Amino acid sequence: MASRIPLSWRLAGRRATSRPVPVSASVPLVAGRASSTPAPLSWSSTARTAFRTGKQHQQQHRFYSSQGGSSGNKDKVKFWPFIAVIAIGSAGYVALVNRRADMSRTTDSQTQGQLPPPAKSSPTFSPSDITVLFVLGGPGAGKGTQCANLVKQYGFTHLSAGDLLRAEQERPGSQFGDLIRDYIKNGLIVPMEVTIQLLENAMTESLQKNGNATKGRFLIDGFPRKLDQAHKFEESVCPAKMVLFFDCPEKVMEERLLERGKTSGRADDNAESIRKRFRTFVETSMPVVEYYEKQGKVVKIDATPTPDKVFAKTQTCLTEKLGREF
Ligand SMILES: Nc1ncnc2c1ncn2[C@@H]1O[C@H](COP(=O)(O)OP(=O)(O)OP(=O)(O)O)[C@@H](O)[C@H]1O
Ligand SMILES: O=c1ccn([C@@H]2O[C@H](COP(=O)(O)O)[C@@H](O)[C@H]2O)c(=O)[nH]1
Repeated sequence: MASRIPLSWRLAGRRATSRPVPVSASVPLVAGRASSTPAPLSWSSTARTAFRTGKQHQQQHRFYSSQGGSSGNKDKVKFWPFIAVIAIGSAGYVALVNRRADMSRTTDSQTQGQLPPPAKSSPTFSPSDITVLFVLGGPGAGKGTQCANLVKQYGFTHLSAGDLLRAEQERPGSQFGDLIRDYIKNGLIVPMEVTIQLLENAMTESLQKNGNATKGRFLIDGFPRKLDQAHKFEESVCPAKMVLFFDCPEKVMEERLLERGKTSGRADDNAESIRKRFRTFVETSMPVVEYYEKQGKVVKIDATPTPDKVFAKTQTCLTEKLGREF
């Protein structure tokens, strides 16, 4: 718990630059990767540097190209002052451009409430150290139910993206609480930086609890729900080994969710939110399943039978895909 970096520090680029941050505390425990993994806090500063360098490069190109063909003057006495004027002029111009770039970044973040994108170039965890299985399916397909069975039977660590978001929503002092509440109620996908950071924090915490020697085996439930999340998670946290996809007709899922809504207390287990969630699932999340299907990573399971039957089928499929030792 102590080494978990508060979400607000790690995600908010502007705040992050002005707060003392225990960078070392955010380094995950996975052997062989810890020292080289940049703390997510540095994402914003790295992004900023890259942004600056890119701009600078662009502007310098523009400047030089506009000088083409102007070196016909053969008078050596006037040559050095000419170079000096160009040098001073370009330095001033570049400084001005950089300052504007910084200003526009700040203004965008403030006015649009956007989070700076993570700019890590390698994943925090290696698939040779940990195993990640994504668990997908429509709302109410039974992902959580089957994950609970898999935990009991095989000792996976179960991380539900939805549960993590709901916990963050309720966390006193969270700067994302209202945003998450709003997105969940409307069945929309919370900006990926928030969800990915919550997942990475939870994975780090779980590995710390279990000790370095334990291989982490994670069921990531209800994530990724959008292609950009899939790409970013695999690029910055860990590539997934496979995807369990629980397939279920909307009619069945709707009945289950309305039934669950009688006692769940969830703000999105009602007819209107359910309709919106189905729409998001079809339009935004199914492309993720198709993306992994093309990679041969998906195991599709009919989720309409009883939970026991679905679990039996899940076990058979997992064994076929991963062998007896998964
Ligand atoms: N195979 C099944 N047959 C009948 N009911 C089921 C089955 N699997 C799960 N349920 C019930 O349906 C409801 C939804 O299940 P569950 O919470 O596991 O779905 P989920 O896919 O995780 O949903 P969400 O995406 O909304 O979190 C629960 O009340 C659960 O008890
Ligand atoms: O990656 C994710 C996962 C979930 N959400 C939001 O949470 C709700 C509820 O998710 P469940 O998996 O059904 O518990 C979902 O409808 C999304 O609004 C998300 O944004 N990103």
